[in-house]
Amino acid sequence: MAEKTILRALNGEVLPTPPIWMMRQAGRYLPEYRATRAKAGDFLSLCYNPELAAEVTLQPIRRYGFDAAILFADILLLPQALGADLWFVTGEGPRLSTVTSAADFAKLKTRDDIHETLNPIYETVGILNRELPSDVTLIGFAGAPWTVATYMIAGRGTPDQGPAHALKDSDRETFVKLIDLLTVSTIEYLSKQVEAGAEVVKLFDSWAGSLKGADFEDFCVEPIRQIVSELKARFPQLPVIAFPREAGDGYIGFHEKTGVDCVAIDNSVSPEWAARNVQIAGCVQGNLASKHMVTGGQALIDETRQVVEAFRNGPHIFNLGHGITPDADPENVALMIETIRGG
Ligand SMILES: Cc1c2[nH]c(c1CCC(=O)O)Cc1[nH]c(c(CCC(=O)O)c1C)Cc1[nH]c(c(CCC(=O)O)c1C)Cc1[nH]c(c(C)c1CCC(=O)O)C2
Repeated sequence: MAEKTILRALNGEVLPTPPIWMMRQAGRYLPEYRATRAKAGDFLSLCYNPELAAEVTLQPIRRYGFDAAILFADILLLPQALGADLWFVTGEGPRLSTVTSAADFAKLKTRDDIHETLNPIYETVGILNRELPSDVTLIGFAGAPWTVATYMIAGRGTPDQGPAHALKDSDRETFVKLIDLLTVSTIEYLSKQVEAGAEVVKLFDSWAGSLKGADFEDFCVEPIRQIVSELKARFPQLPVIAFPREAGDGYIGFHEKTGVDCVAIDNSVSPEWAARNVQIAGCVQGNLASKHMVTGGQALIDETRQVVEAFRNGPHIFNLGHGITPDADPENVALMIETIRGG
């Protein structure tokens, strides 16, 4: 039987106190993270340095006693392993070489080539598997195909994912080939993480909200369904979390359609709505607004209690609605945890 609280919640158990972790819990709001990143040189060097990547993964566990640790890496390492150039511009975000034609697509590598680049990531998982406290669950992750494709097509983050929608409409064949390549590569990438010791995997579809109607079914739901189905064929006990951010009504039925064990909820919907419409089908994760980690005070306490209360009759993992931001105050994280566990 699963003993760790996160695994129990993922298994459908309703716990008196929800287990807790935070998206981007290893990040720039922590002085110890900034010090380790400086030691590594830059963000990507940190991702590819197994000792230091494991160290930053462990930092928030030591400081706060979270119930889960998430592997320190990035969703854009997979495109890099497929042959895209990747770099980060300080203060702006990621940049990649673009895929906007059949000729660009033809230059990408195959699913069998990715491990050469990604081996250090599996090594990080192995270190964490040995070093994490026995009650802490290790979560591996990847981006979902649509979200990763939006970065590969545009070469950067975009407010409306315009370039990806444009390719989908103008050269559907190339677009679909890219989604398919990402789907099969993600299965291999996550399988290696599981073999190295990840106990749960999470798929981040951060830009799911811009897919409407049939596009949502074809390019958010269907690739995630395929990934989950193949992972569960290989690892029948593996719990999977998906985060179709800002899916709105698309959250309804997401467990059943994709086969995931847990749906992570952003804060564009209320926890009461998510309890009524999504948690009825299985475990949910979320969804305190991350701004409270910046602003703190009574509003943080009140809203934390509201999230716990709304989800208390079903399986729930407490998390933010999106990643914690660099301007967050580490004291507010402690206050959130104390509010959940202490009273
Ligand atoms: C879209 C996306 C990316 N990466 C990720 C997503 C999906 C989740 C989401 O919507 O936030 C996922 C991600 N990125 C990172 C993790 C590690 C695990 C964690 O602590 O959650 C995870 C799970 C580390 C990171 N990834 C990044 C940082 C900051 C880099 C730094 O230290 O300078 C971290 C800690 C950089 C990154 N990486 C990415 C962007 C757009 C940026 C720049 C924006 C920013 O600076 O926050 C791509």
